[in-house]
Amino acid sequence: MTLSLGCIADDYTGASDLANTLAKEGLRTIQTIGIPTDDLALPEVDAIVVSLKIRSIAAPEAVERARASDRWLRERGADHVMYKICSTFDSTDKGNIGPVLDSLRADAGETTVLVTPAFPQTGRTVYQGNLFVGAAPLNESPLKDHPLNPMHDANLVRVLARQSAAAVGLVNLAIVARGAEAIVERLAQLASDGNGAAITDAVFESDLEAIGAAALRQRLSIGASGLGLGLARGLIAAGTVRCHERTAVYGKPFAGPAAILAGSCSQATLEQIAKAEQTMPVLRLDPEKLLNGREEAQLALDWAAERMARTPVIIASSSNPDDVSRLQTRYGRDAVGQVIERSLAAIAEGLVGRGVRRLIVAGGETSGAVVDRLAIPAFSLGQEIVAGVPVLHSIGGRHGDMVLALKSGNFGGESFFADALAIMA
Ligand SMILES: Nc1ncnc2c1ncn2[C@@H]1O[C@H](COP(=O)(O)OP(=O)(O)O)[C@@H](O)[C@H]1O
Ligand SMILES: O=C(O)[C@@H](O)C(=O)COP(=O)(O)O
Repeated sequence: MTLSLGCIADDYTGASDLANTLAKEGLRTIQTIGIPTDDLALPEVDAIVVSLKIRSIAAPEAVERARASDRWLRERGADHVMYKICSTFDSTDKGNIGPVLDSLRADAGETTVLVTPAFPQTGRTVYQGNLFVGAAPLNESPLKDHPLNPMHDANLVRVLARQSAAAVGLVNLAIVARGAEAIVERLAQLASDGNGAAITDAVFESDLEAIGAAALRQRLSIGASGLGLGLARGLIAAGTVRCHERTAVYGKPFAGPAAILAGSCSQATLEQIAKAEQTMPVLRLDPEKLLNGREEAQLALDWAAERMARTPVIIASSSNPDDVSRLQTRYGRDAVGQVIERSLAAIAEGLVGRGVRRLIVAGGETSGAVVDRLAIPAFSLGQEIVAGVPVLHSIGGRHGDMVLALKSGNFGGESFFADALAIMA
């Protein structure tokens, strides 16, 4: 297989979001969980998105894993590799986007890497280097309260400069609006001024097309799904890839119980759980009990087992920002996150052991923990549920055929869970 585009995603929901965008734009795409083993049979594809769970880990390990994925993709023919980060630039000042950028840039022999988290379909736009979530600057959006990566600065030139060893410049909207050549020229100028990265403004899809065409002149780019859209359209426009209809991956309906697990504390997920509570049973886990023993997870499984033959069930650890911060002050942020992720992963395994084959997971880190526990090696892309969230069909793995939806915490409208279940039926 010769890849036209290689992608590395820093979390699993982000990977499925990007894979969905590429498939929607006509690229035959699969999502792998880490670097696949040689014995995994993969279909002929144009793009592979390697999913890593490195968004919130220390930089040296994130760098090592991203570089290994980059080597693997390039060995399979990918001339251009996109590193997928969150459209809300989730990272801390100690975060690893900068170090990963520095090392992938050196490996690719590039001077100035184009970076844009813009994803207008979900309201993420970048203007003068400032990231907006809908109408709010990033630091005034719900992302200011994220349990792992609270974002307190909307100016991405500053945010990235704090993380990267190299200087960071800006390709502003006025330049982007002039098209791909103008972007390429600006990148060359930023390179000669010694910049290692360039935050690039984008507000509309036409901006992303110009950005994609410019980015393809280089071997590496960094961004969210909007950049994926630009790259995909650029590859098709250049005739490198033929546009394919997204193929239906399964014909038979998926019978059997369905379950939803939520570890996201994002505002959209909290609203989705509240809405779903009107029509299906919801078990709200006590995070404190999860931290103090394994009984809460077992009780959750018993609770689900009593109901799931009749109805989909939701099991959620999600809490509001005040409760999250109280718990973190008492037990430590990383410990809380990891214990809850492990508990939800154990519950997922128990549910699948009891026959669940349709599973929705809300939260990026949570999805990573769940998919790792279920040891699913790869996914093909099914129908889009909402912008950024596709139905995923398992490829390989010990549980047989499954359909999953890995929902980024902040994606989807109020009725997301009911909508997803209807599509996954
Ligand atoms: N009640 C809670 N209190 C504190 N942290 C929580 C709680 N419930 C879940 N978490 C943790 O918060 C983090 C949520 O991150 P994630 O799953 O990536 O969601 P999102 O997609 O919204 O970012 C996870 O590490 C999860 O374990
Ligand atoms: O780019 C995005 O916003 C998403 O693809 C994504 O990465 C979301 O991350 P989580 O909110 O942690 O799921």
